[in-house]
Amino acid sequence: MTKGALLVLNSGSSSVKFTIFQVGSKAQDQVSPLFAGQLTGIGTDANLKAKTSEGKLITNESWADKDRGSVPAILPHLLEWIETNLPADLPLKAAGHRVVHGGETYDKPVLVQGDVFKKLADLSPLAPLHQPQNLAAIEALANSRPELPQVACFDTAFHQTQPPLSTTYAIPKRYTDEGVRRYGFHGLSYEYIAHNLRENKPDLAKGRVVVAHLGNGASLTALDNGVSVETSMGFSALDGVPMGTRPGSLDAGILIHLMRTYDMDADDLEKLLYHQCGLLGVSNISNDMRELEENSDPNAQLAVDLFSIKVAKQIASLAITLGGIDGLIFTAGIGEHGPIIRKKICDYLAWIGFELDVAANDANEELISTESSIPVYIIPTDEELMIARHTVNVLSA
Ligand SMILES: Nc1ncnc2c1ncn2[C@@H]1O[C@H](COP(=O)(O)OP(=O)(O)O)[C@@H](O)[C@H]1O
Ligand SMILES: CC(=O)OP(=O)(O)O
Ligand SMILES: [Mg+2]
Repeated sequence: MTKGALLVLNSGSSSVKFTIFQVGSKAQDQVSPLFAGQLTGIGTDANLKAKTSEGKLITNESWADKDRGSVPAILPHLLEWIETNLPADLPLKAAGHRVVHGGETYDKPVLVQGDVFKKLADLSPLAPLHQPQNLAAIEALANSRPELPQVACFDTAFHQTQPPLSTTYAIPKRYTDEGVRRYGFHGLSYEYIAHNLRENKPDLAKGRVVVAHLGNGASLTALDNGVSVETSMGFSALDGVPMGTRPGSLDAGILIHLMRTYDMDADDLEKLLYHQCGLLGVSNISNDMRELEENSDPNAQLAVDLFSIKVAKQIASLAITLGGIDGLIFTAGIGEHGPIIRKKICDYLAWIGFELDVAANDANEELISTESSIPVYIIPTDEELMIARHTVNVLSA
């Protein structure tokens, strides 16, 4: 790749997160962020906020006048805004995207060309909350800038190292053979954490580590010598621990019951499971962890406690896969900024040997455990940096 700017996009249903990187002419380590931002409230009251990599606010403006109700409709405006804000000597050279599902076909990032887009669109039913939005962004960019190379980077790819013991459901083999297996998600985040450990904590990186990616979507992964061996999300991003609006693992009998008793069909179940469960469902108040922590309503507190104990159980379960645990890493929104939740989780795990240093935890420091504890760290994730590096590698190959 020649010197220029690279656009990294992480598109959701009503928001688009973006980062602009400067890329050099050869090595991937020349990738460095210039500015980043997010378009939120698309479809209701769009707003654009952007900051430089040093954290200086560039803009915080209403885009209600540009909002045509969807991500694809607003993206050309975002592209235009980005290009007018790029330094003159850094033309836009490529785009890299977070695409949630790569299925069985894609175990690494890929240039979107030929039948790639169609294959990814075929996976949309497996990730209805994410995949259509991810692909809508690729399509919108292709329409307004057909010459711009675009690379898809997958949440599932990093987990393709897992053994059958971790990926197999106890269902008839013919379904497994047709792809009904555990895939796992948030792989770009885990890959970043694995790299970060290798660079900054090489001894721990070689060990048995559980990473807790606790955001609006939440999952946990067991890393053995930096390799993903098991993860809490499965076939879809519904499995594992409770999330903002998703339930986590659920007795499959409940679905049969809902279909029979409430006459629900697949679309009804999809809506329920992706949008109405989790913290929001239990609390009947909010999907936002901060709001629940501050609310004394018993249902809000139940949601907070349920989340915490399910995460703790998942950590203990992943430690079984690893045959022990040498370190625990918290990352993503709640993991990086939520001392109350981290404390609750580690208290449940005290019997394994976890103890938090209360002051360090409250201050969101990097090392938050006591000297005698199994080490617990906060490492801010950077999925965008991973996407930028992958994109440069794919385009340089
Ligand atoms: N200080 C905080 N305390 C507790 N939770 C927080 C804090 N800051 C952010 N969060 C929570 O992080 C979650 C969003 O995480 P994030 O990783 O940004 O989500 P996304 O999956 O959308 O990328 C929300 O539930 C939010 O309440
Ligand atoms: C896969 C997933 O749950 O992603 P997010 O956390 O962005 O919702
Ligand atoms: Mg996220």
